[in-house]
Amino acid sequence: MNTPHPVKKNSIHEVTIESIAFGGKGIARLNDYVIFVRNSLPGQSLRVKIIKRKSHYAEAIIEEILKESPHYTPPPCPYFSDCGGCSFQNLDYTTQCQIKEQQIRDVFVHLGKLSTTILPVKGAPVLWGYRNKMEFSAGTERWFMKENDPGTPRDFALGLHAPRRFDKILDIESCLLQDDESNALFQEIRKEVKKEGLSLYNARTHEGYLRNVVIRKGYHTGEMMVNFVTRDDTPEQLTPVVEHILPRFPSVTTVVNNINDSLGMTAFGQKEWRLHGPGIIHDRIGPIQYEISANSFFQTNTSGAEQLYSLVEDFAELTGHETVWDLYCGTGSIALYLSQKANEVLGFEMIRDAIQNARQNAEKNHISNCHFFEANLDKFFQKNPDLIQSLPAPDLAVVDPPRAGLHPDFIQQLIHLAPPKIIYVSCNPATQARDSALLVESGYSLDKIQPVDMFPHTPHIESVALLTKT
Ligand SMILES: C[S@@+](CC[C@H](N)C(=O)[O-])C[C@H]1O[C@@H](n2cnc3c(N)ncnc32)[C@H](O)[C@@H]1O
Repeated sequence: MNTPHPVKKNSIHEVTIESIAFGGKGIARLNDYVIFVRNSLPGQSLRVKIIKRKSHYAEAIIEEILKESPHYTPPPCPYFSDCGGCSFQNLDYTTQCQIKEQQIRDVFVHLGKLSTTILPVKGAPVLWGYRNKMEFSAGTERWFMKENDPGTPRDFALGLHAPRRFDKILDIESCLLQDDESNALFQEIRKEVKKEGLSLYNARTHEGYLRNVVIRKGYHTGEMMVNFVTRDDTPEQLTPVVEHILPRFPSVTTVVNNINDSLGMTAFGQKEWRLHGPGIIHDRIGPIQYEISANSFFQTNTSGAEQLYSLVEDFAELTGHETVWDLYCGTGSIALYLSQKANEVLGFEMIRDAIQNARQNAEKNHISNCHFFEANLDKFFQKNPDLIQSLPAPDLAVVDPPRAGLHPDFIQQLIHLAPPKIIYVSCNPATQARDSALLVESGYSLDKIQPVDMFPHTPHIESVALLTKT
């Protein structure tokens, strides 16, 4: 018989990591009792200390590595131990993909009891420097690094938030998730901000001027945007920094200053000044060109998005005669991508600005068979039965909801709408499996799932599920 609670808080144990759980913690076992170990790798033998004990599992931290994982690779980022952003970067890439595939299998097959085909993870086309947007935070409270701490100054930090800390900023010179040119630009801005003595924002006291530096780059066009987010509406303070960077970085085609004096931590402006250029840059996904402004949503990994959308297109098998509904369409990127292969595409999204962007993008690309509706999908179909009745019924519904998944009322409406085919794109396999189970109960078959790695070196995984009406 298994002993309940075979561990005590603060007790030390020797364990071997069997696999990595959904979310990124390593799984070890003492008899059948599960211990989740933070920051561990599969195959590692460890001495661990229990920090939390529950009836069915415990959580532990590493005290000592007794034997390294065969999948270990030295992490290339100097901030790895403090940043927490790319927690898989000390694992070789093949293993990262295998772990993600296993997690999808666990969530759908073992926990969800769904029978389906899970295809091997589609690896990312670009492994480093893949982000087209990085949002850096400024602050007067620098996070002290565990290793290699540079020491001084303590009240200047421009970089990334320390894990789970709204007030502490890890001061960094570069981030390997953006490309070399973006890093060179960031370093130059950093130097100038320091030299000019711009005051930095303090999240506790809500004082200080500079809150964020956001760098965006069109992956295909090379156009760059710098967005300085400040608390005060005094753009002239930025003039010396802007005049310094423009001649050195001709790719910077636009610079804006967003004013944000709210207490919230988002780099979103209530007002915008254009300090240089048109205030927008361009990028492409497949055949579609997008205008990107400082506050508009655009997929942060362009080459990853191309791979994702082309997979949606493959699953869709459109012949040109179909009506497609793109539900949770954001700025309409999937709708526009599919528009040339379908008769008509209808997009639904609750953010008004995103719908406006979608309509503009359709117009700029001379696409006339896409129509966009501002709609909170939780109850939109129930509240607007006449509109729904009047629209051409979907042959295919693409759903791409946020992490929380589909609202239960929306699922019922989708079942009632009964599209012959549903393609469910998700950044959270747990909610995708939950929602798929409901669709399967209501007469859909879950034909296949294709995991797509959009964010290498992080525990995140995107997956695309194909459901057909039986
Ligand atoms: C994962 S994004 C999908 C974006 C888009 N498909 C793309 O690839 O760029 C999810 C979108 O759902 C929208 N959303 C969230 N809740 C919603 C709701 N209740 N009704 C309609 N749209 C919603 C968000 O604003 C966001 O644009």
